[in-house]
Amino acid sequence: MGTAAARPVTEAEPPSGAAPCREELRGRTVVVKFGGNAMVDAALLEAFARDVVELRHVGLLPVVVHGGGPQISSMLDRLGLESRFEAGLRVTTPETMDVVRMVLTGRIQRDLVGVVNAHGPFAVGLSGEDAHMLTAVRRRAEVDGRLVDIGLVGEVVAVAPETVRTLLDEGRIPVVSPIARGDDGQIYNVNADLAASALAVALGADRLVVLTDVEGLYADWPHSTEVIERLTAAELGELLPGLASGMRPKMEGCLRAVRAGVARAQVVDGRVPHALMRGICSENGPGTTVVPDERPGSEGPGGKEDGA
Ligand SMILES: Nc1ncnc2c1ncn2[C@@H]1O[C@H](COP(=O)(O)OP(=O)(O)O)[C@@H](O)[C@H]1O
Ligand SMILES: CC(=O)N[C@@H](CCC(=O)OP(=O)(O)O)C(=O)O
Repeated sequence: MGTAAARPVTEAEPPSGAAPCREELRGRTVVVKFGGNAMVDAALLEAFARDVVELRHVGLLPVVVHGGGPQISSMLDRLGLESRFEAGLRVTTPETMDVVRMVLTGRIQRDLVGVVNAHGPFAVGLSGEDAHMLTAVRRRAEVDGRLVDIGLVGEVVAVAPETVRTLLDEGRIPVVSPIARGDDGQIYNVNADLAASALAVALGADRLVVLTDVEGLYADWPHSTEVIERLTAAELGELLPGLASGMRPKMEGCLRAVRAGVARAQVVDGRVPHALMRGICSENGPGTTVVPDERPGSEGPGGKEDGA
């Protein structure tokens, strides 16, 4: 497990320009989770859109899964409704679910589709409800070793990635809202990190990149901002139960992804312009990288991809 001191978030990054991305990633699928906390201003949203389009131009196949937790909370607040979380998951009443759906699919997804499409007819917005893309069952949250009811929160149990794949084949950039449908037609609120992870696995993606509002996974949060640069699935599995709220589903998503065949999962600072492009295309990307465990006879954790 490698660590590094945090970089200042205000540091100006060079624009990625038309920098070539690593040749071995050409034609590979990359699932990018854009967290609500990383959507802090219009300039960053625009930089994100440019990066996603640029990834497509250099031959990768990006799929965006968006969050919007802070935006949902602020709308609930305006409506006089309570926001409550257990183990990083929003306690979701039927009334809350209406607001979640409205904010995620009706506003955030539309905003993202709009900024990407300023560059051409690339983005198509979808909800996990569409064409049975994400099927979920109701889940509970584990709090102090007890399972507690958190309402209409879903655990994704099946993914039908064909619609997303068809859009990718057409040269589009799918933008997916983390909402799922139960077999009985019930609509569930799904944490966006876990939705992105499930979709990455089902698509056989090469990468999962999670953009958030910190430099990566801090080794001793909130006491220090020393970032864990790289860790294996086994190392992450040991840390996971002790992680605090926001990072818990994020790192759980990364762990599930690498355990199910995604070659690398990264947590990157979405407040830094062009962090996405740098995270994917540079040899030593910023933030925290999770790699699969070393297999006997492989060239290191993650096998050949590990050279990345
Ligand atoms: N070990 C940790 N390292 C970094 N951030 C952490 C850690 N534990 C908890 N956090 C919190 O998790 C937050 C990110 O999660 P979250 O707020 O859900 O973001 P997002 O909207 O991007 O999903 C950080 O802003 C930080 O406050
Ligand atoms: C069950 C659950 O917690 N769902 C999340 C969905 C949005 C999300 O995950 O947004 P971020 O990635 O910005 O946190 C919520 O209601 O806030």
